[in-house]
Parts: sequence; structure tokens; C-alpha cells
Amino acid sequence: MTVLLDTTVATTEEMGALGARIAAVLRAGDLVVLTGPLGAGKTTMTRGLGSALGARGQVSSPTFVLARTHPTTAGPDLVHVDAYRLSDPVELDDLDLDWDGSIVVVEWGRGMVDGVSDSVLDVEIARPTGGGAEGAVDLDDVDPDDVPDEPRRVIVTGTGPRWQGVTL
Ligand SMILES: Nc1ncnc2c1ncn2[C@@H]1O[C@H](COP(=O)(O)OP(=O)(O)OP(=O)(O)O)[C@@H](O)[C@H]1O
Ligand SMILES: [Mg+2]
Repeated sequence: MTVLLDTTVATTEEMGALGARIAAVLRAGDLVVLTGPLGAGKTTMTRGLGSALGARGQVSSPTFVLARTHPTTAGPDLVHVDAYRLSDPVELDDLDLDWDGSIVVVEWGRGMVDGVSDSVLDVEIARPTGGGAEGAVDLDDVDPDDVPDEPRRVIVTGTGPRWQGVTL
């Protein structure tokens, strides 16, 4: 397990840029797991990652479809999964995803993808919590389409042989 990056991301735009930076090292068979509370920026990061890969279609929260496959202009497909509603890893297995031939990004995937691959790129996003935390936006109080920028801490950890020696 190696920490590849530990940084603070100040804005929505910067989160997209970080997604693009991660996209630059991704190839078919890679599994990226995004962890962080509601509104942390998991989908925002995936969107930046998707644009960098030339993903077709809108990268949005796939909460109601579980998984969406985006063909890309040149490389492997981007498969975007939202495991929020899954209760156990077997259901993820049921989706019959092309794990080896595509780049798979799983929101809320921690604990759901164990055993799927021997290597995982784990991205943890922390946001200050609302409801009184200093400087934090309470997401209940704002228009979801207009969440003000606030800092996020992002820690990217590589587990398994695939991420040995990789730098972002
Ligand atoms: N520094 C930041 N990085 C990322 N997003 C930010 C930042 N500051 C503010 N935001 C806003 O926070 C929201 C993040 O929403 P997003 O849908 O990406 O989160 P999520 O982690 O996917 O949530 P969910 O758990 O509901 O899937 C967006 O509205 C984005 O504009
Ligand atoms: Mg999301």
C-alpha cells in the first residue's frame, strides 16, 4: 500500500483537474475506488477523469442505474459504478462488468470490490462536515446545482502490484 498523493483541492474545477491527472496513468483493467461522504466530489472527479479519457456521454451520478459504460475516443471504455445502493459485493459481481477490458471507477466501492482485483487505486475524499463545522457548507441548505467551493482533502493510495512504482 503506497500513498501516491495527499493533497488539498480547493475548487470543483481543481477536482476535475485532479481526475484528469489520475486518468493519465489509467489503462484497461484498472480499478479505481472512490470513497467519501455525500457531496464529497466523487462524481466531480469522475467527470474530470472521463473528459480526459474522451468519454462519450454525460458522466453523472449513476445512482439509479448502478453502472454506466462510456466508450472513449481511443482507449478502453470507462465504466462508472455507484455502489451506494448495493448491500453486498455479490450484487456487484452480478453486473457482469468488463473488469479486464475497461477502466472501472466505483463510487462507494470500499468493501464492495474486495477480491475483484489484486490491485486497487483507492481515492479518499474528505470534506468539512456541515451543520456547524467551521467554514463548512451544510448541503441541506444549498441548491445542489450550486454548491459553493470549499476545500477537500484527497488521499490517493495504490494497493497491489499494479501501483508499485507508479507516480501521479
Ligand atoms: N473542492 C471541491 N471539490 C469537489 N467538489 C466541490 C468542491 N467544492 C465544492 N464542490 C461541490 O461539491 C459537490 C460535489 O458533488 P459530487 O456529486 O461530485 O459529490 P459525490 O461525492 O459524487 O456525492 P454522492 O455521494 O451524492 O455521489 C459539487 O456540487 C461541487 O461543485
Ligand atoms: Mg456521486
